Amino acid sequence: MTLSAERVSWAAGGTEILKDVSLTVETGEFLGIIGPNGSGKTSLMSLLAGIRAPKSGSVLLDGAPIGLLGRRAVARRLALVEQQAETGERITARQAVELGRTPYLGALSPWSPEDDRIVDGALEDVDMAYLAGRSWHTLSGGERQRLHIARALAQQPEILLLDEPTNHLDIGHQIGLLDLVRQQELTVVAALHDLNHAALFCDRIAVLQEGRLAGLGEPREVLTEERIRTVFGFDVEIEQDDGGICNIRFLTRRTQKRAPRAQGRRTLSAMGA
Ligand SMILES: Nc1ncnc2c1ncn2[C@@H]1O[C@H](COP(=O)(O)OP(=O)(O)OP(=O)(O)O)[C@@H](O)[C@H]1O
Repeated sequence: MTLSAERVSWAAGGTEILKDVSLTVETGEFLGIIGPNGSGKTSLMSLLAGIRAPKSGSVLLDGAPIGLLGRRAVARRLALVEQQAETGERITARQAVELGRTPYLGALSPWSPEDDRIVDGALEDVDMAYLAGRSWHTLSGGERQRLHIARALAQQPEILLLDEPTNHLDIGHQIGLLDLVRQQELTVVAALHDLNHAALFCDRIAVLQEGRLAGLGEPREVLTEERIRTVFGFDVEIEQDDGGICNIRFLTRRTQKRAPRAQGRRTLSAMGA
């Protein structure tokens, strides 16, 4: 199943937010979307999920314009976990995950033991089975975030769209969650802030800068010192390990004291910080 954006633009409040963005998500790949705050990552995710319509261009799910497919048909193929997703407060953790089964339920297909099995599995996957009976409003931000992922897994999509999926999680759960998602036989698009996570987990990375695509390719092609300086305004050193995985080291006043080769580059102090 392929998902593609073809020359999409999107505007809000009289400003063009996304400009002529084209990309195709290949079946089974993990595509990362990176870019500074306000560069358009969330906007692009919502267009790819079909919850916003482009001003021009088109988003195609298996070749068909996503806006012409019914919500239920889209939800069986594609799940979105939004950055600030909320769920009604008077439900338990398990009930929040059960919502993922909604696209499959109907008068002729009521809740079944198979739905229970899928929900139990999703709770186990995100390490939340032990809190299944807890009220939603008593859960921490990280626990809620893991449940949102579980809800999306329970939806059994072929494509998973994750908008900053790790932003509330401790480091163990950040790596655990990206590892878990990577292990699923799913096509994944994830907006990520941590460039080292992008380097470690993504097959390809798309870089957004002021609403335009400023790079698309494998991590080692895209994550260059020059591009990170241009897009994020920050100096880094990049080393590749034996497996070709980039390790990005941020150059701050503190690291510069320890690394003479970085002297003379633009630093936090030169940026006015
Ligand atoms: N409905 C809207 N009306 C006006 N401006 C909007 C609207 N939605 C988004 N924007 C603006 O579009 C730009 C891109 O927003 P978007 O949320 O897509 O960026 P982002 O890359 O996800 O940012 P962040 O890393 O901060 O989450 C921002 O400047 C934002 O203020």
